[in-house]
Amino acid sequence: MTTLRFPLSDRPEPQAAEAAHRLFSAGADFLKGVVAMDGLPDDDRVEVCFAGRSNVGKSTLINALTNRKGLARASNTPGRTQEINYFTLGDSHYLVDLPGYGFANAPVAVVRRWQDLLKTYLAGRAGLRRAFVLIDARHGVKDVDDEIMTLLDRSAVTFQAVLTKADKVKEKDREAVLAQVRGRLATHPAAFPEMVLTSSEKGWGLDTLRALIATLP
Ligand SMILES: Nc1nc2c(ncn2[C@@H]2O[C@H](COP(=O)(O)OP(=O)(O)OP(=O)(O)O)[C@@H](O)[C@H]2O)c(=O)[nH]1
Repeated sequence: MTTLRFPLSDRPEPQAAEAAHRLFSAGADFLKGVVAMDGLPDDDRVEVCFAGRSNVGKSTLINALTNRKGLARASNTPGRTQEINYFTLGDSHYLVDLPGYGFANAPVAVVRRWQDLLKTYLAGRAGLRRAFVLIDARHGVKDVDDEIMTLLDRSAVTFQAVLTKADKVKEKDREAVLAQVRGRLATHPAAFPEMVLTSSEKGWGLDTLRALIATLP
Protein backbone atom coordinates (compact mmCIF):
# COMPACT_ATOMS: atom_id res chain seq x y z
CA MET A 1 0.00 0.00 0.00
CA THR A 2 1.15 3.52 -0.73
CA THR A 3 2.40 5.34 2.32
CA LEU A 4 0.68 8.66 2.66
CA ARG A 5 2.41 11.67 3.98
CA PHE A 6 0.29 14.26 5.65
CA PRO A 7 -0.42 16.64 4.13
CA LEU A 8 -0.28 14.65 0.96
CA SER A 9 2.54 15.32 -1.44
CA ASP A 10 0.32 16.51 -4.22
CA ARG A 11 2.37 15.67 -7.27
CA PRO A 12 0.78 13.28 -9.72
CA GLU A 13 2.91 11.64 -12.42
CA PRO A 14 3.58 14.10 -15.27
CA GLN A 15 1.36 12.26 -17.78
CA ALA A 16 -1.52 12.10 -15.32
CA ALA A 17 -1.04 15.75 -14.43
CA GLU A 18 -1.17 16.65 -18.11
CA ALA A 19 -4.38 14.61 -18.62
CA ALA A 20 -5.90 16.30 -15.57
CA HIS A 21 -4.96 19.71 -16.84
CA ARG A 22 -6.55 19.00 -20.21
CA LEU A 23 -9.74 17.63 -18.69
CA PHE A 24 -10.28 20.24 -16.01
CA SER A 25 -9.37 23.20 -18.20
CA ALA A 26 -12.17 22.09 -20.54
CA GLY A 27 -14.51 23.52 -17.91
CA ALA A 28 -17.32 22.26 -15.71
CA ASP A 29 -20.98 23.17 -15.87
CA PHE A 30 -24.11 22.31 -13.98
CA LEU A 31 -26.27 20.06 -16.15
CA LYS A 32 -29.26 19.08 -14.05
CA GLY A 33 -30.58 17.97 -10.68
CA VAL A 34 -32.20 14.56 -10.74
CA VAL A 35 -34.81 13.24 -8.32
CA ALA A 36 -35.82 10.07 -10.17
CA MET A 37 -34.10 7.59 -12.44
CA ASP A 38 -35.97 8.71 -15.54
CA GLY A 39 -34.32 12.10 -15.16
CA LEU A 40 -30.78 10.79 -15.57
CA PRO A 41 -28.83 12.02 -18.59
CA ASP A 42 -27.62 9.67 -21.35
CA ASP A 43 -25.15 7.14 -20.00
CA ASP A 44 -22.49 8.03 -22.57
CA ARG A 45 -19.65 9.57 -20.56
CA VAL A 46 -17.11 8.59 -17.98
CA GLU A 47 -18.89 9.19 -14.71
CA VAL A 48 -17.61 9.59 -11.15
CA CYS A 49 -19.78 10.22 -8.15
CA PHE A 50 -19.16 11.84 -4.80
CA ALA A 51 -20.91 10.55 -1.71
CA GLY A 52 -20.56 11.62 1.87
CA ARG A 53 -22.25 12.53 5.09
CA SER A 54 -24.05 15.79 5.13
CA ASN A 55 -21.68 18.71 5.78
CA VAL A 56 -18.57 16.63 4.93
CA GLY A 57 -17.46 19.32 2.48
CA LYS A 58 -18.66 17.76 -0.76
CA SER A 59 -19.89 20.91 -2.49
CA THR A 60 -16.77 22.78 -1.44
CA LEU A 61 -14.57 20.00 -2.83
CA ILE A 62 -16.39 19.92 -6.18
CA ASN A 63 -16.09 23.69 -6.42
CA ALA A 64 -12.39 23.51 -5.59
CA LEU A 65 -11.70 20.68 -8.05
CA THR A 66 -13.40 22.48 -10.90
CA ASN A 67 -12.18 25.88 -9.84
CA ARG A 68 -15.75 27.17 -9.99
CA LYS A 69 -16.75 28.79 -6.74
CA GLY A 70 -20.52 28.63 -7.05
CA LEU A 71 -20.81 25.44 -9.09
CA ALA A 72 -21.99 23.04 -6.41
CA ARG A 73 -23.93 24.81 -3.77
CA ALA A 74 -21.96 24.95 -0.54
CA SER A 75 -23.95 25.77 2.51
CA ASN A 76 -23.76 25.58 6.26
CA THR A 77 -27.19 24.01 6.44
CA PRO A 78 -26.72 20.25 6.59
CA GLY A 79 -28.73 18.26 4.10
CA ARG A 80 -29.72 20.96 1.69
CA THR A 81 -28.49 19.12 -1.37
CA GLN A 82 -31.28 16.58 -1.85
CA GLU A 83 -30.95 15.85 -5.55
CA ILE A 84 -28.43 13.92 -7.60
CA ASN A 85 -26.65 16.81 -9.23
CA TYR A 86 -24.97 16.27 -12.58
CA PHE A 87 -22.08 18.39 -13.78
CA THR A 88 -20.42 18.07 -17.15
CA LEU A 89 -16.66 18.17 -17.28
CA GLY A 90 -15.50 18.95 -20.80
CA ASP A 91 -17.34 16.74 -23.26
CA SER A 92 -16.18 13.40 -21.86
CA HIS A 93 -17.01 13.25 -18.14
CA TYR A 94 -19.82 13.68 -15.66
CA LEU A 95 -19.16 14.63 -12.06
CA VAL A 96 -22.08 13.49 -9.95
CA ASP A 97 -22.87 15.01 -6.57
CA LEU A 98 -24.99 12.57 -4.56
CA PRO A 99 -27.22 13.90 -1.79
CA GLY A 100 -25.54 14.04 1.60
CA TYR A 101 -26.60 11.31 4.00
CA GLY A 102 -26.70 10.89 7.73
CA PHE A 103 -27.97 14.31 8.65
CA ALA A 104 -29.75 14.52 11.98
CA ASN A 105 -33.53 14.40 12.25
CA ALA A 106 -34.19 13.42 8.65
CA PRO A 107 -37.69 11.99 8.27
CA VAL A 108 -37.62 8.23 7.70
CA ALA A 109 -39.47 8.61 4.41
CA VAL A 110 -36.79 10.98 3.09
CA VAL A 111 -34.01 8.60 4.09
CA ARG A 112 -35.78 5.66 2.47
CA ARG A 113 -36.42 7.55 -0.76
CA TRP A 114 -32.77 8.54 -0.87
CA GLN A 115 -31.60 4.97 -0.27
CA ASP A 116 -33.89 3.63 -3.00
CA LEU A 117 -32.72 6.22 -5.50
CA LEU A 118 -29.09 5.60 -4.63
CA LYS A 119 -29.42 1.82 -4.99
CA THR A 120 -31.08 2.15 -8.37
CA TYR A 121 -28.55 4.73 -9.48
CA LEU A 122 -25.54 2.63 -8.45
CA ALA A 123 -26.90 -0.47 -10.15
CA GLY A 124 -27.85 1.26 -13.36
CA ARG A 125 -24.98 3.39 -14.67
CA ALA A 126 -22.63 1.69 -17.09
CA GLY A 127 -20.46 4.82 -17.32
CA LEU A 128 -19.92 5.02 -13.55
CA ARG A 129 -16.24 4.22 -13.10
CA ARG A 130 -15.65 5.14 -9.51
CA ALA A 131 -17.32 6.49 -6.43
CA PHE A 132 -15.50 8.77 -4.06
CA VAL A 133 -16.70 8.42 -0.50
CA LEU A 134 -15.89 11.58 1.39
CA ILE A 135 -14.90 11.17 5.00
CA ASP A 136 -14.37 14.04 7.40
CA ALA A 137 -10.72 13.68 8.40
CA ARG A 138 -11.55 14.76 11.93
CA HIS A 139 -14.09 12.01 12.50
CA GLY A 140 -12.98 9.03 10.40
CA VAL A 141 -15.41 6.43 9.06
CA LYS A 142 -18.78 6.42 10.82
CA ASP A 143 -21.33 3.59 10.71
CA VAL A 144 -23.40 5.47 8.19
CA ASP A 145 -20.33 5.67 5.89
CA ASP A 146 -19.89 1.93 6.33
CA GLU A 147 -23.46 1.43 5.15
CA ILE A 148 -22.78 3.33 1.93
CA MET A 149 -19.57 1.39 1.43
CA THR A 150 -21.49 -1.87 1.83
CA LEU A 151 -23.99 -0.68 -0.75
CA LEU A 152 -21.10 0.08 -3.10
CA ASP A 153 -19.65 -3.40 -2.46
CA ARG A 154 -23.00 -4.97 -3.32
CA SER A 155 -23.40 -2.82 -6.42
CA ALA A 156 -19.83 -3.71 -7.51
CA VAL A 157 -18.92 -0.03 -7.82
CA THR A 158 -15.27 0.46 -6.93
CA PHE A 159 -14.74 3.29 -4.55
CA GLN A 160 -12.06 5.34 -2.96
CA ALA A 161 -12.09 7.24 0.30
CA VAL A 162 -11.39 10.95 0.14
CA LEU A 163 -10.61 12.55 3.49
CA THR A 164 -11.87 16.10 3.65
CA LYS A 165 -10.99 19.10 5.83
CA ALA A 166 -7.56 17.64 6.55
CA ASP A 167 -6.43 21.13 7.57
CA LYS A 168 -8.63 20.80 10.66
CA VAL A 169 -6.87 17.72 12.02
CA LYS A 170 -4.18 18.26 14.61
CA GLU A 171 -0.86 16.72 13.80
CA LYS A 172 -0.96 14.42 16.81
CA ASP A 173 -4.31 12.94 15.70
CA ARG A 174 -3.42 12.29 12.08
CA GLU A 175 -2.03 8.78 12.22
CA ALA A 176 -4.91 7.53 14.34
CA VAL A 177 -7.50 8.76 11.83
CA LEU A 178 -5.63 7.27 8.90
CA ALA A 179 -5.36 3.95 10.71
CA GLN A 180 -9.07 3.93 11.51
CA VAL A 181 -10.02 4.62 7.89
CA ARG A 182 -7.54 2.08 6.58
CA GLY A 183 -8.95 -0.55 8.92
CA ARG A 184 -12.54 0.08 7.81
CA LEU A 185 -11.63 0.13 4.12
CA ALA A 186 -9.95 -3.25 4.49
CA THR A 187 -13.36 -4.78 5.26
CA HIS A 188 -14.85 -3.60 1.94
CA PRO A 189 -14.05 -5.60 -1.18
CA ALA A 190 -14.95 -2.72 -3.53
CA ALA A 191 -12.64 -0.25 -1.76
CA PHE A 192 -9.28 0.90 -3.05
CA PRO A 193 -6.77 0.79 -0.21
CA GLU A 194 -5.29 4.16 -1.20
CA MET A 195 -7.05 7.17 0.19
CA VAL A 196 -6.81 10.75 -0.93
CA LEU A 197 -6.28 13.38 1.72
CA THR A 198 -7.73 16.72 0.84
CA SER A 199 -8.31 20.18 2.11
CA SER A 200 -10.36 22.36 -0.17
CA GLU A 201 -9.30 25.28 1.95
CA LYS A 202 -5.57 24.66 1.56
CA GLY A 203 -5.74 23.03 -1.87
CA TRP A 204 -4.25 19.78 -0.57
CA GLY A 205 -4.89 16.65 -2.61
CA LEU A 206 -6.80 18.40 -5.38
CA ASP A 207 -4.25 17.70 -8.12
CA THR A 208 -4.10 14.08 -7.06
CA LEU A 209 -7.87 13.74 -7.24
CA ARG A 210 -8.03 15.50 -10.61
CA ALA A 211 -5.35 13.17 -11.96
CA LEU A 212 -7.25 10.13 -10.68
CA ILE A 213 -10.42 11.26 -12.42
CA ALA A 214 -8.61 12.08 -15.65
CA THR A 215 -6.87 8.70 -15.85
CA LEU A 216 -9.62 6.31 -14.83
CA PRO A 217 -9.41 3.09 -16.83
N1 LIG B 1 -11.52 24.08 7.22
C1 LIG B 1 -12.16 23.56 6.17
N2 LIG B 1 -13.50 23.72 6.06
C2 LIG B 1 -14.13 23.17 5.01
C3 LIG B 1 -13.42 22.45 4.01
N3 LIG B 1 -14.31 22.01 3.10
C4 LIG B 1 -15.53 22.45 3.50
N4 LIG B 1 -15.44 23.14 4.64
C5 LIG B 1 -16.56 23.78 5.38
O1 LIG B 1 -17.48 22.77 5.80
C6 LIG B 1 -18.84 23.23 5.72
C7 LIG B 1 -19.66 22.27 4.87
O2 LIG B 1 -19.20 22.28 3.53
P1 LIG B 1 -20.14 21.92 2.29
O3 LIG B 1 -19.26 21.87 1.09
O4 LIG B 1 -21.35 22.78 2.24
O5 LIG B 1 -20.62 20.44 2.70
P2 LIG B 1 -21.56 19.42 1.92
O6 LIG B 1 -20.98 18.09 2.16
O7 LIG B 1 -21.72 19.83 0.49
O8 LIG B 1 -22.92 19.56 2.71
P3 LIG B 1 -24.42 19.11 2.30
O9 LIG B 1 -24.89 20.10 1.29
O10 LIG B 1 -25.14 19.16 3.59
O11 LIG B 1 -24.36 17.71 1.75
C8 LIG B 1 -18.75 24.63 5.14
O12 LIG B 1 -18.80 25.56 6.21
C9 LIG B 1 -17.37 24.67 4.46
O13 LIG B 1 -16.82 25.96 4.42
C10 LIG B 1 -11.98 22.32 4.14
O14 LIG B 1 -11.25 21.72 3.36
N5 LIG B 1 -11.42 22.89 5.25
